[in-house]
Amino acid sequence: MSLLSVTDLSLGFAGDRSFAHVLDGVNLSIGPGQIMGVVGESGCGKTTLARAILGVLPAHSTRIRGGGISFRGVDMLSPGASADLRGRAVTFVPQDPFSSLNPLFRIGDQIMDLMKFKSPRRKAGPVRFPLFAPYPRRRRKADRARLMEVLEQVQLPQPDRLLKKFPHEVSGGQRQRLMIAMALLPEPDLIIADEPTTALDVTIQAQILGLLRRLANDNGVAVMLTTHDLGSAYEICDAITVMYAGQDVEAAPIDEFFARPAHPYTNALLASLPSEDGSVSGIPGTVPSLTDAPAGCRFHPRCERATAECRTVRPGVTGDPDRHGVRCYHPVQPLGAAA
Ligand SMILES: Nc1ncnc2c1ncn2[C@@H]1O[C@H](COP(=O)(O)OP(=O)(O)OP(=O)(O)O)[C@@H](O)[C@H]1O
Repeated sequence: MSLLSVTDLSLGFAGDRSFAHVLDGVNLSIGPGQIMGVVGESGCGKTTLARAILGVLPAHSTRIRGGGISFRGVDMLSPGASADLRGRAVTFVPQDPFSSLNPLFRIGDQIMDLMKFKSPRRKAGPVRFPLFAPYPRRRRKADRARLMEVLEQVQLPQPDRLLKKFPHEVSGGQRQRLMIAMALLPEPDLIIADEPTTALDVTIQAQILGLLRRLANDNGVAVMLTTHDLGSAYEICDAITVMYAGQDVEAAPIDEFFARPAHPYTNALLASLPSEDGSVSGIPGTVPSLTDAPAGCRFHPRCERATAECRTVRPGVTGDPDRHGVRCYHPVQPLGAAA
């Protein structure tokens, strides 16, 4: 059974004179405890998808055109229904940890402020006057004790000293470990990690990815990891969904994905990984503008296998969507009957 189901989600952003149709019929399913990699080039809509699930898209410009997001059976596009889940059952690890911490306050104070409202020991429900809400002493003590445990879990040394520091006094890797700790503290079922290692150097990237994998296993929490790097996804994910220009094109468990990549875009992406002799080859053509996206399969202008139908109607899912699904009329390898 799915923990999170994104079904045929289409949405975009209205500008002064144009409309960016960013997500076009996106499907994604994440099971309890599963690590799902959402992989795609810059601008393909990974962050937009993450923000849609978290319910933090800009209200004034976002237009939902169809589809839905269901988390534990709750409609996440309905602000009333999903408010209690955000930041508690679903939490977030950002791309840039520095911009998520206030430079003027000590780290410990910021985390305890978060715990005041997001602690799993706090009763769910709206707070009328958050500034004046009390933080009962017993709960505060329990939350602080749990914070110390979690800081140990994310391998941050001397947590007492660390909590007294300001954000600029700790390294980028330590800040990202803090972000992961903050995402774990509410005891969520799903963590959305949006390119969590982009701002870090390569050795620290590997440590952070390894940490996420271990914590997901130990805590039984599912992770949606957005990344442009298939290598990172390979390191820690159970399954991968590939996106291209706002469309999901292929999804499969990790072994199946690398053994039988079926969509021409996935194959092009794999072929563009650096080879053993160090050579790299790109994908010919450019990613389309989402204000004027091509009809049908959005990859067709760059696809050698494209035919007339690819240019008009987006293909449905071929194969078993629970095992290995591909949205292509001419997959590189056949996957069985259309769903
Ligand atoms: N609030 C917004 N208003 C208008 N356009 C937006 C908005 N947010 C995102 N976009 C556009 O949506 C497209 C997808 O952006 P998004 O950040 O989701 O991609 P991404 O795959 O996460 O890219 P990256 O890996 O570079 O973060 C881009 O063309 C971006 O300019």
